[in-house]
Amino acid sequence: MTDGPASGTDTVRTLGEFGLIQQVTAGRAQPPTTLLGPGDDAAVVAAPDGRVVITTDALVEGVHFRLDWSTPRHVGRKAVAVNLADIAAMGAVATSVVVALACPPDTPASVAAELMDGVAAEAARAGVGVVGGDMVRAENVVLSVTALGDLGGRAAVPRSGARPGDIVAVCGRLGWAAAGLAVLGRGFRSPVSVVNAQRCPDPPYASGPEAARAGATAMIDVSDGLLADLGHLATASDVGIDVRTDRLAVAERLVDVGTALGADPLHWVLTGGEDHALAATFPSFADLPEGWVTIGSVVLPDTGVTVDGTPYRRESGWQHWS
Ligand SMILES: Nc1ncnc2c1ncn2[C@@H]1O[C@H](COP(=O)(O)OP(=O)(O)OP(=O)(O)O)[C@@H](O)[C@H]1O
Ligand SMILES: Cc1ncc(C[n+]2csc(CCOP(=O)(O)O)c2C)c(N)n1
Ligand SMILES: [Mg+2]
Ligand SMILES: [Mg+2]
Ligand SMILES: [Mg+2]
Repeated sequence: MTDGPASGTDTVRTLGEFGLIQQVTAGRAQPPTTLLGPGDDAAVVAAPDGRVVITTDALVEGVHFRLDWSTPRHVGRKAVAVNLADIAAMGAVATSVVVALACPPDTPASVAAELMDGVAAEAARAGVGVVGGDMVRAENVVLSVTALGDLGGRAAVPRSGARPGDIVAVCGRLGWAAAGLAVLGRGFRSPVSVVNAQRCPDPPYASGPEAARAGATAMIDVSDGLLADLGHLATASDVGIDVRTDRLAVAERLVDVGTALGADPLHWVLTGGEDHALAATFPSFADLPEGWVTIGSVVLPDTGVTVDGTPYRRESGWQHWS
């Protein structure tokens, strides 16, 4: 083990745990909320609002990403983005993350560094500090992120606040990551727009707090699929939701990819996860902030989630272990 600078042939084993930590933490900027950053037993962060929003999601090689489909930088960015989307879905602004990286001993040190560069890049894009982490050996690459956020004096927007008569709206893309997954799964690498959407989402972080300020009654990010995640919201709120397909714009690019692969692009829009759009309910159409599009309505609980008034006949989204 050495603690010196990494060379092109270094693996995480030859560079060593502390050499790697030194490499990925050196010179990283921190926002003002970071009172004590990486290097001690734990970090210390300010909680300006007096409350802390906290969430965690892990990405596992072979389950959430493949390193022959995505660059390590994409994977690092995605690990942060999926967590920042959960903070946004509460109506909060993310402030800091901690990141655990697990990888096999023969992982090139450059791959580990690129994974953590992606983490740092997505965090920096959102003004979020990487305030600590962990490095451990494992059979596969795993990135486990915990994110903290700040509500800025507002109430959190829970999944449970939707009421019959509310409208349902979304902000952000739907179906793109699923189209990318279908493309990659068939061995193709283009069109790059959908492939890149699968490699790393672009969640509308600022739209979560904007929705909260506009009076959103319930909110969730779309990680598993629109119908599946609206199902979580409907269950938590004890309501039904009807989605109108004439309100869901299916992008021309998704239509083209669907035609090329013999797949239904509307199914990707309705059930594809991993774009991390935000879905929320609002008391009226007049409340919708910029970027939000009405896609349906909240109804009485007896019907669950329906599409144009009818139960959806296929799987409504991703489930681990099934
Ligand atoms: N091991 C666990 N212990 C305690 N709570 C958990 C555990 N796993 C999940 N939860 C909680 O269950 C709820 C649903 O978790 P889930 O992971 O589905 O949410 P999500 O992160 O929004 O979705 P996704 O993981 O698809 O991004 C969350 O409140 C989460 O904190
Ligand atoms: C290699 C590979 N195979 C399959 C998928 C598809 N996939 C994995 S997890 C998930 C939903 C969100 O997961 P979670 O609930 O853990 O946030 C989806 C749609 C992928 N991205 N990569
Ligand atoms: Mg989760
Ligand atoms: Mg979520
Ligand atoms: Mg999540």
